[in-house]
Amino acid sequence: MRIIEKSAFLTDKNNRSSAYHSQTVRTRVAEIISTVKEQGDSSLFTFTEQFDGVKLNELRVNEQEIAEARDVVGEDFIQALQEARRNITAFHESQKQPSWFMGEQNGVFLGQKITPLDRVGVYVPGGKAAYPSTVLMNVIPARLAGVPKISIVTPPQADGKINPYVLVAAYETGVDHIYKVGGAQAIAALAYGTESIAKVNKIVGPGNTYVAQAKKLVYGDVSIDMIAGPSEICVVADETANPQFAAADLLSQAEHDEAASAICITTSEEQGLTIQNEVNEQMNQLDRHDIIEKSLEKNGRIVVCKSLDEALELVNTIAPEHLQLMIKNPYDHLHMIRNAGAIFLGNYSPEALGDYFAGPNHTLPTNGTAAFASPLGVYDFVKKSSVIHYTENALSTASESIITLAEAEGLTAHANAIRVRKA
Ligand SMILES: NC(=O)c1ccc[n+]([C@@H]2O[C@H](COP(=O)([O-])OP(=O)(O)OC[C@H]3O[C@@H](n4cnc5c(N)ncnc54)[C@H](O)[C@@H]3O)[C@@H](O)[C@H]2O)c1
Ligand SMILES: N[C@H](CO)Cc1c[nH]c[nH+]1
Ligand SMILES: [Zn+2]
Repeated sequence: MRIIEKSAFLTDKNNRSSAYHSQTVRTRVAEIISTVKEQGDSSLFTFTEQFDGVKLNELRVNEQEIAEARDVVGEDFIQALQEARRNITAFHESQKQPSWFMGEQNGVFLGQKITPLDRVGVYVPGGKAAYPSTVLMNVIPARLAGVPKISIVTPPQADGKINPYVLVAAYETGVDHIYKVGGAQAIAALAYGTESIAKVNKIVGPGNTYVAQAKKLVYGDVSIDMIAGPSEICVVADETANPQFAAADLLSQAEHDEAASAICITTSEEQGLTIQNEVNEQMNQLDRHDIIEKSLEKNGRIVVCKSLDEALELVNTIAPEHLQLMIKNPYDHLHMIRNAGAIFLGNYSPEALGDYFAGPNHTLPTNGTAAFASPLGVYDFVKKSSVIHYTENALSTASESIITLAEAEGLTAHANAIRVRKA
């Protein structure tokens, strides 16, 4: 993990996951999408064999497989899952928005009706790791919003089965259908439908570069939540940060993917060097050492800034998925953060706590999109309709103004629709 100055960081073109912008990935993903559109299920079998190395006869997971999975996962897992589920549910309950209606005034009645989406597809990543936590984070808010039909797509393991922990999380949250397909082909299947997979109104959930790119390309034909791609962490560490903790947190995100990014911003070069040593020491003891090494080489940086103000401004420029403020009095500086998916405060709020357990969603905007996007929430699974009611008298009072506006636009049929109602 290299130590560099802020100016060097800002001019380094490789400091972001460049795969997002790769024309090769975009072209490949566009080809996959149009093949699935044309050939349906048969192309899903072919792509699954090609990318996941698995020959399948059936895409849908059956009840027998779910029952087997329940026998494999231990009781400890079920209990931890249920504890996390309670926290995630409690947090997301607060996001529910009811329909609202303004009181009647002079014969005018207005409101906003909230309706859950009919059908949602959740992408659960499964290439380099399996994510039962992602099942919870995506399905719980959808259920709280009242979505009646929820399907999951996720790549199969080498044995052709779905990871048992993912299956149990899907069962526990009441998912309707689970399909063994991942990558861009799974996104295309949810967007356009195939013989086995029903088209959905919205696709949510994180994934690798192929998944993120596919979501971008199908957007418009179907809704999407956001671009939640390879994981990112940004740790701001002053001299009060525990360097062992900071290093562990940086490594925790680097282990997701070679395209993940881990950036430490510090106001003290000495602290930066200590964290760098910690990263190197801890890295060697971790299972996913190979992935971590590649991701840190590509997107791992320790950036030295002259002041905390400068460090926090750099955070806003990066707009990271996860931000950890390991600084003295973090609450005093919270107002300076404009762009970050989730903000963790102090030495004892590691990002891994948010990944699994605290309650806020872990599906978060990546690759700078935290500058305009928000965490996944209940609000992503509903749509709003405006409700308008005028009495005859109320319309009559407003009619001259409406006719004037319609005629100014040259739309005489609009003006006429008001005039015919005039007493
Ligand atoms: N932002 C979030 O909220 C969040 C949460 C969890 C995970 N993540 C991220 O999700 C990602 C998961 O990635 P993953 O790879 O483990 O699983 P994945 O399921 O996203 O991707 C695996 C699929 O990618 C496709 N693929 C792989 N190589 C391909 C190629 N050369 N051409 C075409 N398709 C190809 C295959 O179809 C495979 O099934 C990681 O980057 C992780 O950081 C993000
Ligand atoms: N850190 C990931 C989001 O970028 C979410 C996750 C799930 N499991 C572990 N981590
Ligand atoms: Zn994580």
